[in-house]
Amino acid sequence: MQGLIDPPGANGQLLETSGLADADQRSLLRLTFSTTGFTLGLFSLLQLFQSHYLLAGVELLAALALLWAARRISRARNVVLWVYVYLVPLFCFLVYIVIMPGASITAFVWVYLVPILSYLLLGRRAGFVLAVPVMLLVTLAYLVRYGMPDTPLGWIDLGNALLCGFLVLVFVHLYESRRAAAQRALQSMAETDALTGVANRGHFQAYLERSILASRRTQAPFVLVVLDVDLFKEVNDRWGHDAGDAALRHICSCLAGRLRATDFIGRLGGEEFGIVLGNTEIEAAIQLVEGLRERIADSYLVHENHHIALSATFGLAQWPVDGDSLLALYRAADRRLYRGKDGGRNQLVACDEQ
Ligand SMILES: Nc1nc2c(ncn2[C@@H]2O[C@H](COP(=O)(O)OP(=O)(O)OP(=O)(O)O)[C@@H](O)[C@H]2O)c(=O)[nH]1
Repeated sequence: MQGLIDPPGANGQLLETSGLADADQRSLLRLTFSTTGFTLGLFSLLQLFQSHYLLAGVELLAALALLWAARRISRARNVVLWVYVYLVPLFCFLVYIVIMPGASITAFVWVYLVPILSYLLLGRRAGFVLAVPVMLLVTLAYLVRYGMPDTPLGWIDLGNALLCGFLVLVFVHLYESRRAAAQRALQSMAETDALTGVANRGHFQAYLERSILASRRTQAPFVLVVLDVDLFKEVNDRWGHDAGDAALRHICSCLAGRLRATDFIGRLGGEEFGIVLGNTEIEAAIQLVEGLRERIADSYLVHENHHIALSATFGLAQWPVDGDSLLALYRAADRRLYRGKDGGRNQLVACDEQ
């Protein structure tokens, strides 16, 4: 057996995946706010030269607010709310600059930012829901402002503006769909043990950390189970490495077939697995794990016409009785697992020797 209680630092990058995504989102927003802030600042100067003092003042205020927001976003609580507070006034402003008196006919090109920003900051579904009505609204505003074209060239101008907007929307939608699917696939690969398909060590530790935090809030007990396949080296030595691999998959299917939706399995390394039994008292956990032990011991692995007998030893630790931290729980479960091994294997141990 290898050590079960290595600190989780080696898998730090996997410990809080949502935390990483959150940091990415904040840094993206910081960039977006500061870029828009500087651009609006420049526009406010242009308006000043055109003697549009009111507009220049509004743009300058908005630019300052955006630069302030760029500094604050890393500490903001509700990031999604900040996104809407940024996008909705910005899009209203884009509608306004299309219809305002004296507006340039080319102001319509700003509309192409609508799908790009919506999808970038909100993702595919919410981005679509926001971008499409805004683009339709700007188109309507444009038609009200300039009327229907009455020359062939006018129709070409309108066609250019509308078709280009439509294509930007379609391409952004396709890009974001593929990017999101690729991110999901990458995340799943980073979190899954390739051989058995259960969570890998980093993902399991992250789950355990989250379970501890949740239980500290709700006081719902849970049980950590650490199991180690017995005499696994003999399986490899006698039947070959392929049989060993098949045995690990077989153990996982025995576990998965019996566990509940609220339980979580991970491979800790080699022939060792961890299970978090959510919302469970130790008595119920003992019953469940005894069932798992019997299931593994009673079912043979059939590999290349050989019937290979397997068994596993289990160590259990309950939050918060046996420890409040990941390390304390691992230590308790690990200690008991070793006692089970010393005591003859194929058994579960749920408490320390008195
Ligand atoms: N086939 C296969 N073998 C593995 C894998 N990972 C680790 N092993 C083997 O698992 C074996 C573990 O052996 P030991 O740590 O001595 O433990 P054991 O034979 O199960 O003995 P006890 O734990 O005391 O019951 C080693 O021979 C490793 O090479 C794997 O992914 N596939």
